[in-house]
Order: sequence, then C-alpha cells, then structure tokens
Amino acid sequence: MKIIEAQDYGDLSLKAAQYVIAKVKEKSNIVLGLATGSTPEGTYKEIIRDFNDHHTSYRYVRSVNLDEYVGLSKDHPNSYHTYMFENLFRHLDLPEDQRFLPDGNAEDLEDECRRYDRLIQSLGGVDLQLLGIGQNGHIGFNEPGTTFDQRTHTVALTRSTRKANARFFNSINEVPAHALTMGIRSILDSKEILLLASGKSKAEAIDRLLRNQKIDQDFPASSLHKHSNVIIIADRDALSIADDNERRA
Ligand SMILES: N[C@@H]1[C@@H](O)[C@H](O)[C@@H](COP(=O)(O)O)O[C@@H]1O
Repeated sequence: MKIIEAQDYGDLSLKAAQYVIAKVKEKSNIVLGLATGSTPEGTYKEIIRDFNDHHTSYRYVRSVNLDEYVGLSKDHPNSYHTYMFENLFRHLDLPEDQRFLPDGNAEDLEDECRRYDRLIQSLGGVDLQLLGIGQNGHIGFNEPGTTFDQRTHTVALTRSTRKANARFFNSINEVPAHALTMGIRSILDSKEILLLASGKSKAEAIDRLLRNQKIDQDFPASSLHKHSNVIIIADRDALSIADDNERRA
C-alpha cells in the first residue's frame, strides 16, 4: 500500500483528480470504477474543472459504479444514479451508454447482480477503482462480516451506515435498508485501487487499516492488503490517529 498524505480535503481532492486525469490521458478507453459519498465530491469537482479548462476528454472512457440503493428509482434525488449524474456525468463528455450503475430497482435483484458482473467482465474489468471508506471499514457497501469471495450482491445495510448516510435524507427511516454492491472480490479484481479518506471521522478506520495487516472479515477494508496495487490518499485529519500511534511506537 502506498500512502499519499494530503494537507486537507481540498488538497486530497486535487491530488486524487490529478491521478485519475493522468490515467485517462494514458489510456483513453480506461474503465473507471467510481464511488459515491461525500469524499469523492471534491475529486469530481476538480475533474470537471480540468475538463472545462484543459478539455481532457472522456469520450472513450467507460465507468462502472460500486453500488446503488435498493428500491430507489434512478431519478430519486438520493439514488446514486442521480448523485453521479449531478456530481460528474452531466458535466463531462462521457457518453450515456458508457456509464453504468447497478439497478437497485430491478425486479429480480439476483439477476441484476449477475448482469452487472457480466457487464464488468465484458468491459475487460476495472482499470482504476476509486474507493471511499465507511467509519466501520466498509468499502462499497460491503459491511463488516461480508465474505470476501463475492462479486456483485445484495446487502442489508447496518444501522451505523444508514445513520451515517441519513444526512442525505429527511430521516434515517427513509434510508433504504438494502443495497446492491460490487463485492470485495469485484473490488480486488480491479487492476489498481485508489482509496480516499478525509476527516477525523475516518481516522480510526485508517489507523486500523494501516496498523494491522491482518485480513479480517469484520473489517472489510483489510481485504485491500491482498491487493498489490493500492494507493491511499488521506488528509492529515484522517491520518491523525495513525500518525500518533506511529510516533508512540
Ligand atoms: N456506499 C458508500 C461508500 O461507497 C462510501 O465510501 C461510504 C463513505 O462515505 P463518505 O465519503 O460520505 O464518508 O459511504 C457509503 O456508504
């Protein structure tokens, strides 16, 4: 694991965007694995800024998203379809038929999971996967306890994740109880992984990830120790506990 320290959220967003942009320039038809949540919002803003100022083209890029809530229509204001459209897609020249998310409203969710796996495979797999991290160490929506050998699957969200995401809804009761997510196995299949972490609320998870090389199903991010090409961009706040522990050691 390679760690890049950012000063703050703005610096993290810039560094992450520069990394993604460089990869897009290197391979115009790159398959980008995209994430939602607050963390990548700044990265997406910087990508858009670069697109407007320097015209990096996304014409041949294919994108696949990690996850989607079950039971929200695509145009629901809190669906990840809407998030991606508003925060990124509508600002770039990435064609609509080259951007993919799981359909959390599909009639048969099992079928939808298999369809999504086949789709990723047909694209040749993910070249660069962007990840955030939940406070409990979840990646995508792979909650603690999820086995590490699954590809796309349905998950029941933990109360803590629903609580953390309730800020986007009117109340926690409106946060869907289930989601579709690429599994740990899908994430580990990507050629390269870029994990972003910002703020003190992520410091414990980042400390646990960096301090302990043990692969533990109760801490999904620990699965990343199995991958040989992971870069973490974290700001000082997210690294604060890890740094203190290192100094004490
Ligand atoms: N499904 C998403 C994850 O993909 C994301 O990484 C996590 C952290 O979100 P945030 O960046 O808002 O802290 O939240 C959600 O649960």
